[in-house]
Amino acid sequence: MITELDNPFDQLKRVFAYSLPLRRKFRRITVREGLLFEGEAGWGEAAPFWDYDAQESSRWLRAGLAAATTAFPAAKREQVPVNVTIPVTAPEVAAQLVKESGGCTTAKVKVADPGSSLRGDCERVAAVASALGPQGKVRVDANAAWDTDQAVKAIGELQAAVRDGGIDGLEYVEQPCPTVSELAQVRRQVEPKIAADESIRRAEDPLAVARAGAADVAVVKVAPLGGIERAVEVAHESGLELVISSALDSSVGISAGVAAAAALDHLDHACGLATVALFTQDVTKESLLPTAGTLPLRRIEVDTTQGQDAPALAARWQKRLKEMMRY
Ligand SMILES: O=C(O)CCC(=O)c1ccccc1C(=O)O
Ligand SMILES: [Mg+2]
Repeated sequence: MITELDNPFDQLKRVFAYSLPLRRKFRRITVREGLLFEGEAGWGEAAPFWDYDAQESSRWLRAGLAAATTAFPAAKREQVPVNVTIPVTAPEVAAQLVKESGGCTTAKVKVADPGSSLRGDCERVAAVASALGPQGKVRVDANAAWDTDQAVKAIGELQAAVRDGGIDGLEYVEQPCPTVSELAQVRRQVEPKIAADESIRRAEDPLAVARAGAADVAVVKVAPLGGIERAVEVAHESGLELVISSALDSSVGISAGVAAAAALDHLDHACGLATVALFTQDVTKESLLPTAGTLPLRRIEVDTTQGQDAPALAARWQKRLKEMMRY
């Protein structure tokens, strides 16, 4: 659902707020909301989570404005391989999500959520591995939930679980612990590769993790870094293996992620950009959902005919936009 706001920008044609229900809870969120910008170059999105303050959110605003007003960068590829994202859910449901993923051969399984146990995480990982088959790849994302001892133990058990499911080992473990020094410690003690996400997107210095040798893989997100240009720059400067991932955006935000992934010198792993499947609706008639495990590089046209009156949604985003614009 979308609703039009007052447009405070000379460089934009129209501004909307959107609200999209999730199929199931994801990181404690059940509804995703954000802003959509129509500009000369197309549509852009700014959807900072509600627990982000105005200053941190202002980078998301910059990313959305840039997407609407400037062309996508030159592309090195027209298709981007993506992973299916598996939230905390029963093993049978997880296996079903793999089957319905639009041909994804890589899965990212959320683990260490407040609502999950290590045992449940292992069962889900094994079910996902056997649904993918032996040629598939499984990565897990702990969202910084573990200390180093918990991480080493959990990663050992998850590694065994993926082997129970018929796959050789985990592709990588995303953000097992909060700090760069913990990541470095865990990396020395476990078999799978370590990927950094929060240590890049929420850090004052997004390249500190790379300099510390604390990760093998950089998970790079367009909106939290302030736009495609900066995301591509951070990715290249990291010198790490690269993945572009979504922040649970509508198809508009996803299209900017695909554009960043398409512009990279090297793309080493499937990208976390298949998250439109987690919503029950979208802001466009042509959702960016995978076929044959890939997403195409293209602009998204917002379906403005679905615009409706939603005074509460409009009011809270008009206020938030004003706050973000101060930075
Ligand atoms: O990478 C993916 O597969 C999906 C994106 C994802 O997991 C995510 C979505 C919103 C906020 C945080 C994260 C995350 O990677 O931690
Ligand atoms: Mg992550």
